[in-house]
Amino acid sequence: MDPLTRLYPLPESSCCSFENYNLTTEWLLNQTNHRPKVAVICGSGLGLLADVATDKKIFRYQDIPNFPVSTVAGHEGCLVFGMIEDTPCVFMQGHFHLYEGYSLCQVTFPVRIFKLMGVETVLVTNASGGICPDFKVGDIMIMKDHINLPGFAGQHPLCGPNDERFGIRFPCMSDAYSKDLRRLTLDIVSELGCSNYVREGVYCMVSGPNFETIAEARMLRILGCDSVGMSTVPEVTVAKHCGLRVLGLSLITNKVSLDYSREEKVNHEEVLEISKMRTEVLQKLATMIITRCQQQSINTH
Ligand SMILES: O=P(O)(O)O[C@@H]1C[C@H](O)[C@@H](CO)O1
Ligand code: HPA
Repeated sequence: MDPLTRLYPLPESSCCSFENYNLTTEWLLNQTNHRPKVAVICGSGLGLLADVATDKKIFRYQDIPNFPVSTVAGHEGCLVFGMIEDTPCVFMQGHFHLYEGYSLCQVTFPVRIFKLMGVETVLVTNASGGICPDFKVGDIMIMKDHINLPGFAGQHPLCGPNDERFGIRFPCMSDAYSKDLRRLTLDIVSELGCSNYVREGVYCMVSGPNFETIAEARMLRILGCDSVGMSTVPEVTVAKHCGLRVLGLSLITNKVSLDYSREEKVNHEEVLEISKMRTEVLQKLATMIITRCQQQSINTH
């Protein structure tokens, strides 16, 4: 038994051992010749980002040892290996959430698998509600920073024994989102002529599954949040901890109500509808980012 496990006997569902990560990594490496350099985590309704990849090899989450399964509509539950031009990639069609009942170790499990497989860059995507009054439905927000609200209450993926093989005990999080990748994205956005609906902003994670009350939304606005969602922050935290470069794109699928007189009520179907509407542009954006970020990474090594 590894000494950490002996020191800290953990309930089965709350933490994953290095052996679990290794087993899943080895299993995947034995099943495919793909050796991804970029991982794309697709949020609600955004699984179609994988459609543009070529030479695909697809695994259902339920068939991968130790992998959680998706339980939410708009999360297909497939791991897709494939090429974006010359770059080997892996796409998660659907990710995991606290509100599904998963521990944060389970939610972030795939990120460490990607690290062990040799991935260098992670592109995370999600759907979120716009809090910044300037944001419109259909805007794409480049994540500049985040607020880990569940983390404030101890729901943090790095709580528990730290495994130095992944990263240090007290990682810096002030630069979680790569400045180079954000700059690259802004350049591509201006080339594509879509600057009018791309913004930068701060994403706040709440646990969900209910959408915010008006008082909660007002509080988040005072705290400096530009959008609110129910995912991504755990994956980003774990990715940064183990030295991966991170870029986050959040699609604003609805405006969060800050006003008691507002009649519109948000629902998940609307979230999926807006995601579908923006699929094409997000596919184009992701393809260009992936191709060029690999060049950027080759040039800087
Ligand atoms: O992209 P994610 O999974 O963060 O999607 C948001 C949060 C909830 O899962 C769902 C609510 O409609 O959309
Ligand atoms: N709140 C929280 N999560 C979300 C929202 C929202 O308004 N929209 C999409 N995901």
